[in-house]
Amino acid sequence: MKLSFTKMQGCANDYIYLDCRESGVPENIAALSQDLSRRHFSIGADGIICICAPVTAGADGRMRIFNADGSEAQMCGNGVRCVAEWLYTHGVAKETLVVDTGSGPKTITRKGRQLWQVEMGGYSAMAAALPAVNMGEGPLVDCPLTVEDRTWRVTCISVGNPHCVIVVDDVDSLKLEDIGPAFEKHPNFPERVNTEFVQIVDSTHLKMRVWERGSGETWACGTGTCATVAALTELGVCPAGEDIHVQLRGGELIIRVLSGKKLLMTGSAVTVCEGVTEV
Ligand SMILES: N[C@@H](CCC[C@H](N)C(=O)O)C(=O)O
Repeated sequence: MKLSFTKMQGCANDYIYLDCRESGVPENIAALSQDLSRRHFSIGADGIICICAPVTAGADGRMRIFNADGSEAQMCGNGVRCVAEWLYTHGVAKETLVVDTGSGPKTITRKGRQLWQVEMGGYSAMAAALPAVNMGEGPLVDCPLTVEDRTWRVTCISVGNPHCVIVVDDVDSLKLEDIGPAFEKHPNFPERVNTEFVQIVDSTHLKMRVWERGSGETWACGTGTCATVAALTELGVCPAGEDIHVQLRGGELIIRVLSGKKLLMTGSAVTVCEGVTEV
């Protein structure tokens, strides 16, 4: 069977986008994501994002995100900007769009060519929001977490999906493939967790790497970048109400914490190619 797709990336966090507005999400989507995400052997991506018909009145579309291991996540920050760009270039020529996600509708505003700003909604550091267990009710800010034989100081943040943020001296020297899986599958996170390692350059500039639940190291994570800035705001490092510039392996995202602990994210959304593959 032939399958049409669009490959898009936001800060090099790349997904295969499928137009499922009329057809619905393929029944074998988990297997499809595992198969098509394989680098070197297939299209290669961090997963699949299905663009579906909206469920909320007035929304322009809905996204469902499947990681490279086939698991479904609630939300993808880099993906939601790409969905806005895809809708914009496929007939929904509005400067502000609303996209339904697994963590509620998000409003996305076009700020320039291939540049979008997302109202990400609020964050929470409470254990029940992630969920996290064996760590108390929270807020889970600067808590000890023993992973294999080392104890780290972690701040746990939900932005719809779960994140564990760790401040380190030097992100480049970390061997994420060695330490990432043990965080992801730590028993304190029954639904697994995304893990962000962040180096503080100064109070408004950060450098971050991420080990994503279900996809391994990716070159950027939008929700992870939001969670990182939220964590560093809770830790008193980053000021709320100011733009925080976060350097990722694949580019820069700008995050601002607004009043009410709400997050605003600005970043690129780029179409790589459109194609047809045999599945
Ligand atoms: N890369 C994404 C997040 C994708 C989902 C994540 N791996 C999860 O399982 O929660 C982003 O840009 O936010």
